[in-house]
Amino acid sequence: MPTSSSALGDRGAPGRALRRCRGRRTGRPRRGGNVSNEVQEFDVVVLGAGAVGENAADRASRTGLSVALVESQLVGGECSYWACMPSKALLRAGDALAAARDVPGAAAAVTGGVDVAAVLARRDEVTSHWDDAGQVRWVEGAGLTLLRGHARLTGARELVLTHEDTDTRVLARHAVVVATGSVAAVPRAGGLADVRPWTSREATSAHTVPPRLAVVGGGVVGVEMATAFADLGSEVTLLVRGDRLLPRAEPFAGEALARALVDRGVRVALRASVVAASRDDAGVHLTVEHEPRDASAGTEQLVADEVLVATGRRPATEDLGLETVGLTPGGALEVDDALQVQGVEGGWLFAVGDVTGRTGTTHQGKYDARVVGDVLAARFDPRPGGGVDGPQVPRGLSREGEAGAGPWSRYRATADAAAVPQVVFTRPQVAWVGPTEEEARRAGLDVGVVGYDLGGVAGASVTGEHYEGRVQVVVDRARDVLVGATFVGPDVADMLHAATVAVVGEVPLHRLWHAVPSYPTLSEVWLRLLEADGR
Ligand SMILES: Cc1cc2nc3c(=O)[nH]c(=O)nc-3n(C[C@H](O)[C@H](O)[C@H](O)COP(=O)(O)OP(=O)(O)OC[C@H]3O[C@@H](n4cnc5c(N)ncnc54)[C@H](O)[C@@H]3O)c2cc1C
Ligand SMILES: NC(=O)c1ccc[n+]([C@@H]2O[C@H](COP(=O)([O-])OP(=O)(O)OC[C@H]3O[C@@H](n4cnc5c(N)ncnc54)[C@H](O)[C@@H]3O)[C@@H](O)[C@H]2O)c1
Repeated sequence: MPTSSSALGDRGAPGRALRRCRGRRTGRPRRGGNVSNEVQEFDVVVLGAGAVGENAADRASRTGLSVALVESQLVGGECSYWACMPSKALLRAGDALAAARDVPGAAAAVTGGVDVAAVLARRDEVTSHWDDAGQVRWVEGAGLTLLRGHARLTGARELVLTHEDTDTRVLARHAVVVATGSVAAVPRAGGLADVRPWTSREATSAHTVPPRLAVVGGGVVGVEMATAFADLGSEVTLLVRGDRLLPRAEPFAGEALARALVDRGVRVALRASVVAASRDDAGVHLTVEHEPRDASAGTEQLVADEVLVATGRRPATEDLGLETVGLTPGGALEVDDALQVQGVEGGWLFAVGDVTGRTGTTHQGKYDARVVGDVLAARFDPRPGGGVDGPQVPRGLSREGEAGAGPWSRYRATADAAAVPQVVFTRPQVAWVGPTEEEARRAGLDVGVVGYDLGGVAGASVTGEHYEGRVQVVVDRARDVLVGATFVGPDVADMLHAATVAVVGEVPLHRLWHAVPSYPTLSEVWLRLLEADGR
């Protein structure tokens, strides 16, 4: 049975849900009316028990530091309950049906569409019914102290925790790690904020499927949710301000995805902006302006039952007391490669995850969490002499090692600039790592680009009758290494990691030529790419 364990490391998995969660991250939390005399003190205090905070806390505690993890809502954060896990659960049934339909012998067994009630029920299981009891057990099992409540800094290494109308002082002997994540950014312009729009939270936790859904934004949330709700039976209109989907990916990826969505009945309107919005009993009324270049140029009145605003996120720093330590609330917390916040004296403030604006995915945030955890565990190692490896202590961790650490050491998040993987779980899937061709050129690299039709490899013909896909790699000719790769097609999500390994390892292409892909798999495309490059 699926669980929301994506957030956790290898030390446990959360259990099944028992009751519905009432917590919602809306509105400003109240400050407590009562002040407790109690003062709690820990070596390290981590604010936010999302996937990233959990991992940072766990890692930091491994040399024996006392670590508190503070959470105002659900332990497990956005990913487990309103983001990665429920969205993937909503997408999976449509994927499985499409895969079966493309294989003669299996296709005939597919006699209907997606079973909406079963999909929503499975999503509820995956989110543990928005109950964090299992993740709490994991936190306790990891030897961390969980503090429930909303935390605000009140100065260097000190905080106030507000829980059930009571304020408690919390002190950090060595460090505070901010891992408070991000919230959906709803634009003020166009009146969208005033029509009770869905954000990703309402979309991923929906218990009914709107007959007509308008989606604003063609980024990752927009295209995944357009796919999911089209599968569930909504008539979906995707309104995109720019001229392509997934603007951070190679252009061919967004183009292939737009074609596939249109083929499945989604209306994709590019260069379309919402300029006015209202809601009444008939639904949400949107005034959409199409740029003249678009075929449907002019102004359109669109009515939908719900509108999902998927126009990006902003760091959750507004109500954190940042002003008490000389920082400006509301913005991202700028960090260096050791995840130390810039512009704060004393080396005590760190930040990881979405709140830094440096990473926007769980996996990359957890990478930064492992780095910051090791930095803290080594820098503030409480063991006499330090540096002794034990069962819980990451191998080779030492105070001296951390002090002299450089790029690609365990104490520096070097991959954030070199090799960030992203998978978009649409149909086709889109996956990429490293810079696009254009980004690599802008960075001044001597760029070579090689592409190959993924549908042309033997593994594709085994996968399905009508497999379509494409892979494109970006090569740094000066060093003869891969710096980026993009995959589009069914089942490409798990192909990405091979490219990530090649980029991080800076494997020369003449050496990569010796990495033989198995036959007949989709990975045979690696051989074809190298051949296409004249190897
Ligand atoms: C719809 C959607 C789908 C996604 N799908 C994927 C995916 O498939 N794969 C992927 O890698 N990424 C995905 N992401 C991105 C991923 O969800 C985020 O990158 C990830 O959740 C960031 O983790 P975090 O721990 O930094 O923040 P969060 O998960 O937001 O956790 C922060 C925690 O801090 C708590 N908090 C905030 N302020 C305070 C305070 N003052 N005091 C105490 N607690 C506080 C919050 O309640 C929250 O629990 C998706 C995002 C969305 C919106
Ligand atoms: N599979 C995954 O890994 C996954 C899935 C979903 C989300 N995420 C992460 O969650 C984060 C948020 O995703 P997202 O899709 O909300 O953000 P995004 O930044 O990927 O896309 C937002 C889109 O909205 C557009 N936009 C911005 N302001 C607008 C406005 N006023 N009007 C119209 N369009 C506007 C932008 O041009 C952009 O195309 C990202 O970091 C993403 O990587 C990851």
